[in-house]
Amino acid sequence: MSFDLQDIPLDSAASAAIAAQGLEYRLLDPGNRAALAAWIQADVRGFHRARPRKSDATHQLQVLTDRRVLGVYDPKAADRETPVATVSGWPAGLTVPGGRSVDAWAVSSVTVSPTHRRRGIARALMAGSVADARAAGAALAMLTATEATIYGRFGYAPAAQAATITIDRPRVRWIGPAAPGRLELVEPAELRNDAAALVRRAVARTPGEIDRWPGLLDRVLGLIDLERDFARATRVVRYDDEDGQPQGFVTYRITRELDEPGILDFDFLVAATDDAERALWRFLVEQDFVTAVRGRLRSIDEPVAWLLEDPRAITVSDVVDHLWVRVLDPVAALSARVYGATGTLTLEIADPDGPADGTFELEVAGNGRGELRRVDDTPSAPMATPTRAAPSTRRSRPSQGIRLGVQELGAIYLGGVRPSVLARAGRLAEVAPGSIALADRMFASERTPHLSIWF
Ligand SMILES: CC(=O)SCCNC(=O)CCNC(=O)[C@H](O)C(C)(C)COP(=O)(O)OP(=O)(O)OC[C@H]1O[C@@H](n2cnc3c(N)ncnc32)[C@H](O)[C@@H]1OP(=O)(O)O
Repeated sequence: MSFDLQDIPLDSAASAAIAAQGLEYRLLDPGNRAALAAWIQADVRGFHRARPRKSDATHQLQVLTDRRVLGVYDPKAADRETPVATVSGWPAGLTVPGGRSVDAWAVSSVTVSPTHRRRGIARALMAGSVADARAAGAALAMLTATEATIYGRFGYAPAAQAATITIDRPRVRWIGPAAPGRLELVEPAELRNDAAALVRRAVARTPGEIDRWPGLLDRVLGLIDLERDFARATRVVRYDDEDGQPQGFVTYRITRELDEPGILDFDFLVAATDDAERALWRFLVEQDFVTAVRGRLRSIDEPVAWLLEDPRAITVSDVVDHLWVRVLDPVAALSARVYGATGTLTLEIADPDGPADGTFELEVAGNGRGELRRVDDTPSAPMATPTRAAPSTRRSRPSQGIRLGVQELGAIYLGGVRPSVLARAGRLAEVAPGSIALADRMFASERTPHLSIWF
């Protein structure tokens, strides 16, 4: 997707819904630093965060220049320059099973001031962001959520989970193979050039990972403000293969009291190969003078349990819905991924008044590539406010097929949830015996989907 994000017209339905409240929906000009700075203040306030340091605000201003930034303004407010609601969006690739990247629209910074909540502003912003995503040609919209109760009503579903993994360091005995390369402790700034390429390769290996935006690595590596405690504590180790080529890195910090062993926290383990992944895990879990090793936003399917003699040394906690997906264009979304089994499956998708509504046929050939085509003659419906999926009343087709809502489609899309689980929950039905079992096999992903960042 390459176009000027400013060229997308402001969604008229969202504008009208906001105007009906006596408020104004505005697209911010990336050159207007004062307006963006006020928007940032509203954004952090909306998330109950402290006012940003100057270095963070400057960094955020830079990040926002590549995004579509929208605000809602109250002409009656004492401070009319600070928005009462915020949202931002930008095009980003999402890795799907098989390693391709699908054009997606990332939605972030959805906040409504505590003084203006529960009068439909977020609903209008969500409809506006879907309109933006469709105008940008995105196959789906995606987000990470503060609360799991908000986005289902807008057609989003959790598609990739994440968890905190804590390892009891004294119980660690490594039984995995030794990696053939070597580890190198490097200063964060030294890694800046290699990091972006390594991250791109790591993202392409895992369904659920999204393209990183310019600036994210600077934040992760602590390069925004070198004097900050976070930056001073951040250490980086890189894994190079036998030929001396960098294949991964991990950033970590050890927190400890005087004379006490510490806790190692890592939040960015990037591995472009399995050797790199194992070597970096080994480095982390074999640290001396450390009682625990803790990684947040890790996969729920980490191989580390099979690399330690005592799998009970590992505690998996805080398993959360992490990546939420809202399918907008089923043909583009489902034709991008690779499937676990061949077959032909009809999908009757209920997306009342939404763009994904209709009947489609998914055909998967021997190479796992899938092709989806619409088999009804429903014109692409204009986006209205989506609601929870309702059971379809369409006549069932004789072939193998399933009936599901757009939320359920989002849930199974990356292979993180089996259709049969949704069927047991009464949220998905088969049109002929055996269809759910076929859907389970077809939607399976070789690798469990996982997203390792917030956005
Ligand atoms: C992708 C992201 O950015 S995630 C970040 C989300 N933002 C935050 O958590 C910041 C703090 N919270 C907020 O700023 C606001 O409360 C928001 C953005 C979550 C909601 O804004 P509002 O303008 O109050 O929401 P709005 O009035 O449009 O409500 C729309 C619907 O969502 C529901 N809803 C809104 N907030 C919540 C919530 N926190 N939990 C459950 N339901 C909610 C409303 O009840 C309403 O339901 P219904 O119309 O289907 O009956």
